[in-house]
Amino acid sequence: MDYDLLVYNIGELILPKATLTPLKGEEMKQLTVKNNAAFATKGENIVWIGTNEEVSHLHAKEYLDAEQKVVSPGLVDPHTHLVFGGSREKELALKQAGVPYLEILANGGGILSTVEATKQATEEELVKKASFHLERMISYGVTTMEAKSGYGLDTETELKQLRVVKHLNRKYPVSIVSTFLGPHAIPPSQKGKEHEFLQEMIELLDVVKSENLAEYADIFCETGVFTIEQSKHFLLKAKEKGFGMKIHADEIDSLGGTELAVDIGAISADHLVAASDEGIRKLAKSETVAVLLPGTTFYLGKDSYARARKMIDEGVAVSLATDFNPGSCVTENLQLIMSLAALKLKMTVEEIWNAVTVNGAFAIGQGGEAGTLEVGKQASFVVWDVPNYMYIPYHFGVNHAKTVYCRGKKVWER
Ligand SMILES: O=C(O)CC1=NCN=C1
Ligand SMILES: [Zn+2]
Repeated sequence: MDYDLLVYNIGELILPKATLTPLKGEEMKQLTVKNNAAFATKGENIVWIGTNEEVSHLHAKEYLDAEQKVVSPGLVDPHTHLVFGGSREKELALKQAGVPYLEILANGGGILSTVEATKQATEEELVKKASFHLERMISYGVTTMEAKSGYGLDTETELKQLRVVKHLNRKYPVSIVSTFLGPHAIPPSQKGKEHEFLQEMIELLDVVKSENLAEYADIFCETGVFTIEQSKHFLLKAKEKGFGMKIHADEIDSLGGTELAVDIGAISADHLVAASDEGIRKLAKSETVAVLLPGTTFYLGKDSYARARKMIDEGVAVSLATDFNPGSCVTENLQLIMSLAALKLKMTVEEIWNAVTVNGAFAIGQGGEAGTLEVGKQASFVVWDVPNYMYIPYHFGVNHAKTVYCRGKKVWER
């Protein structure tokens, strides 16, 4: 057979387990690392995986010498707020002065200031800005991700954001899973009328569905934002309308969003810094993926991180994401999150690789599609300029990617 691309002379090929369900607990420690490997692609897919010794008799249109470097599946970032207007650097001084995140929000800043900037921006301006951040994510090795709305809090602007995600999906070969996060905050004009606002967001789900603008619905379940009861009501309505469910849960206060996520069958529960022992126990018995966001904890200057070690040791499926957004975690660098996962969450390197590939894919309904390198699956991979698979979490804050391919096509090269 004539291949399209033959990648050879791979020092270490990282092969997360081919699985139909997220890796949970002890399974997260399993990671196959194949030395002196090679693989071949045809069209968008991988068609052969073998050893370097086997390549001499193989023919391809294009050859890529990995120069004994590390190759992994394309990374998966399952939690981003990619589409937004403006920026919030002016709030840095407030953060430095110790003003809590929720207080900035309560005073009309935070999410609400991004809402104003997003309302002012045209769809074209949002596409341009999101493209800039998306191209940076791709340069860091991300080939599958999620992007939320949530900076409109009104019909017109929420739809504008989701249409931007749809545009980006057409413009770039990477896969962007879209999430409607209409109930991200309460508009000042609706203070005291949360129920009416939530009803408006529930009705907006019908338009989102009719335009096929999002696969998931999400809500910020937090003190001063939406309660457990409101979150359950919104998410079950979304489920009725055919959306998958996600929830910003137990980010700052322990309201029990983790338990709610499991009870209603959400595909993921995100943040979980303040998840209770009961919430962790429930997660371990469920298929709900814990999406941990250590970059946000770092950026908010918090001391206590999500209890990843306890979660994994009790059997939870854990993934990692940037939570890229203009206020609580302003970085597109998933590799930095890998370092924080090692240093602050005490996750092993093998667990971290599984968390940013196969488990990240399951957190956004892409399990079995993305996050692994298998014959018959998409040829989305990264060549890393590092000596071994342990190196990325060890050397933080930089970009280790050398070449990024998405579905058999080169999308970025240093
Ligand atoms: O602050 C933001 O813009 C993003 C965020 N939503 C919930 N937590 C953080
Ligand atoms: Zn978020």
